[in-house]
Amino acid sequence: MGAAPNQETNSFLPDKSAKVFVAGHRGLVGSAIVRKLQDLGFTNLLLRTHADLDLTHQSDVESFFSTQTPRYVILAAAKVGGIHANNTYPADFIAVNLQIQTNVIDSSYRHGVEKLIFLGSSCIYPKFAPQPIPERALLTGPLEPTNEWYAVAKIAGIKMCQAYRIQFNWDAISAMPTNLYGPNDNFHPENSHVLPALMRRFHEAKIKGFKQVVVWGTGSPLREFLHVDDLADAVVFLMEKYSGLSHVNVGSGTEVSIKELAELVKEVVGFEGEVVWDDSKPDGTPRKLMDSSMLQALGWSPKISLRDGLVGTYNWYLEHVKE
Ligand SMILES: NC(=O)C1=CN([C@@H]2O[C@H](COP(=O)(O)OP(=O)(O)OC[C@H]3O[C@@H](n4cnc5c(N)ncnc54)[C@H](OP(=O)(O)O)[C@@H]3O)[C@@H](O)[C@H]2O)C=CC1
Ligand SMILES: C[C@H]1O[C@H](OP(=O)(O)OP(=O)(O)OC[C@H]2O[C@@H](n3cnc4c(=O)[nH]c(N)nc43)[C@H](O)[C@@H]2O)[C@@H](O)[C@@H](O)C1=O
Repeated sequence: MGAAPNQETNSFLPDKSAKVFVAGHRGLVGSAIVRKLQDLGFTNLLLRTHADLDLTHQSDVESFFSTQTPRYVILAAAKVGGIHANNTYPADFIAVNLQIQTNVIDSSYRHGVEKLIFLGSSCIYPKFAPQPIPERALLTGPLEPTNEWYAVAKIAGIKMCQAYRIQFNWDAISAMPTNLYGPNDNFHPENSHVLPALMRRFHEAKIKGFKQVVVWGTGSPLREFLHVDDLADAVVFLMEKYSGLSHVNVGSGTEVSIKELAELVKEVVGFEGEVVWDDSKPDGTPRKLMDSSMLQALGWSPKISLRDGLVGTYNWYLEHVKE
């Protein structure tokens, strides 16, 4: 589709004093990107909390861009949640995400941002997409109902980046990460994603001496997990190397069943009781392994195995999450 995937951009990495706005810098993804940029020596990161700048408020976003004039934008602010949150708050998931991304993308373009990366999600693809899912599977079939509202907003974000590239020749790209985990994840008991939810549930069961832990669904769905530090590395890589029209999948290439994940988290946490399945809860999409060969062909690959990533995340949880 459109521009060649290996088209080189103006270099992002050389100017470490460039103003980079990382939207959503306190979240799972935004905080990992900030760590990565700081490790690389970036000295001029623009960071605003949700309380400082509500990105759903167009006039505030406009005023921020006109006064701060960032050169680069990494858009990692969004309304995010797991299967239950997506299913329970469809209006929030579509409206907040459309507002944030529309405001940030449009203001970025009009205030001279040189390059923007928008983060979507693997849920943009049809529920029964071919596996592994290539970028071209977008808009080829019906979405998974538990997260179609969020997915529609994310698809609109991809299309907005493409439209601005086509009409204005503006360098907006999109990355589609698979299911992520790591430090600063959301460990809410109901609204989080499966991995932090299970880490917390197994941990609490271990501390409280429970005999059983309940896990949602049948355990049969397959998911692909990527450590957020790998994702942050991929985002910086794409900022440096990629300026194409197509969105780019970012996955680890390996998938596990939710049953296998539960056993692995149980082992890492050290819970010795039984796992009980609550099949009144939705399974969601049966499988969503992404085809990340486009990114690999550009020269990027992940480094952190699921087991190592889980151990590191559990250590982080023990140090940072208060009971
Ligand atoms: N987590 C995952 O498994 C995956 C995430 N992604 C994508 O990565 C991106 C980041 O997700 P993730 O880091 O997990 O999400 P988090 O919920 O951890 O972080 C989102 C961030 O956005 C901020 N934010 C939300 N609403 C607003 C607002 N109205 N104004 C300003 N800031 C706001 C939040 O601040 P506050 O908390 O104060 O509201 C928070 O810092 C999203 O685009 C998501 O779709 C893609 C695939 C998988
Ligand atoms: C990243 C991605 O995240 C969401 O999609 P999802 O992949 O279905 O994410 P999930 O992590 O919430 O669930 C994965 C699987 O795990 C099972 N499961 C078991 N026990 C718990 C549990 O305790 N919590 C949760 N959340 N799930 C559980 C659950 O039933 C499901 O089968 C989308 O909202 C979508 O918007 C999106 O982009």
